[in-house]
Amino acid sequence: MKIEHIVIRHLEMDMKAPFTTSFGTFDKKEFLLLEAIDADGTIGWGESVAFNVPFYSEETVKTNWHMLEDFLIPLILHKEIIHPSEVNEIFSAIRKNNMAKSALEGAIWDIYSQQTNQSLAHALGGTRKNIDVGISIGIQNSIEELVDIVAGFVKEGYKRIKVKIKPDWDVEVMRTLRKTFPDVAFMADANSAYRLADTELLKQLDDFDLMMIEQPLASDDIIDHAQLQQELATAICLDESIHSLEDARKAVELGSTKIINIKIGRVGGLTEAVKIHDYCKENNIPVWCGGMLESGVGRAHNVALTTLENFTLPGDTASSSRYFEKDIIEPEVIAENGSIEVPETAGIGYTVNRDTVESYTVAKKEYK
Ligand SMILES: O=C(O)CCC(=O)C1=CC=C[C@@H](O)[C@@H]1C(=O)O
Ligand SMILES: [Mg+2]
Repeated sequence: MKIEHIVIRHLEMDMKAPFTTSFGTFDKKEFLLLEAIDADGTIGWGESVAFNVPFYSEETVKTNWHMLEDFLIPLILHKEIIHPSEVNEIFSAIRKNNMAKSALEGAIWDIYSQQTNQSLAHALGGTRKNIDVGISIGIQNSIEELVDIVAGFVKEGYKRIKVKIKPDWDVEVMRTLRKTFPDVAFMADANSAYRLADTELLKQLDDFDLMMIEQPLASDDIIDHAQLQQELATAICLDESIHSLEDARKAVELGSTKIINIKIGRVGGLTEAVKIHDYCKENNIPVWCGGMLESGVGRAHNVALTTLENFTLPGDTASSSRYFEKDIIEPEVIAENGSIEVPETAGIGYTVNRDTVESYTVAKKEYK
């Protein structure tokens, strides 16, 4: 293929309710949507998961636009590409900026799977027809409100409930949830809100039979996490600390993590995500697909990745309606009883609604 035309769009989508983590609150979703067009007219879609603020990672909507326009798009336009796995290699001289890289690589995977007449899931080596999903719940104003929200999602059938925690919103919260819902699969995500000095506090979470605790310590750490894991009965799952296969290997070898949350954007794209999946499979480390409040395009990519064999734990890819009144794809992603049916049509398997995209677009630029 030869990509001859790329469109970057900056979208803003209203969220149904604010989403709060230990690092801040999102009340609208801003992101870059990428459209790549091949010489034969095939169109591929990619989404950058970078937020408008650098709280989860250092990347933002604006830094992504800069990286794409000034460095990444020029490396791709008008070049012959046989297989999307080459894109990683082409980008290798550019350090980090994984979410920007991933958005463009994802669009190229979409084009490739359409041209080879297979679903993106199949192109990635996935086999599942349905994927299990859980849901992620932000920090609330009161434990009572959280209990009500959890009850609603349990009723909807989500396969596990992830609860955001932070200092003073942790042990009592999990104690109440476990008491109220004795049989629900719970996990906690701290988004790096603790330090090794908090080990005694974190050990109290062992009482609540959690599936895992996600990223309790610093976002760039794999050393202290190894020490903490020795003290905890609950499995640690790394999110923010893993940007590549090499990071995954080092964290697993050190004993810093027993489970890995794979986010396509954080690791620089689908090719690297599959490599991490394969390494974890060989080393008996279960993985699951994390979420970044994606619109339908990002969700579609997550669904496809999750069809790989070692995605044995429910991911964060909930229904489109979890955050948005109207998604940009048709049909929307729908989780029924905690399960999403994987589309079998070629490419990402969902159609992008251009009118809806237009209504959320606040800036747009074309590159030829
Ligand atoms: O529903 C989703 O898309 C997942 C939401 C979620 O848990 C997260 C979204 C964005 C940043 C983080 O707070 C985070 C996570 O750390 O996994
Ligand atoms: Mg997380």
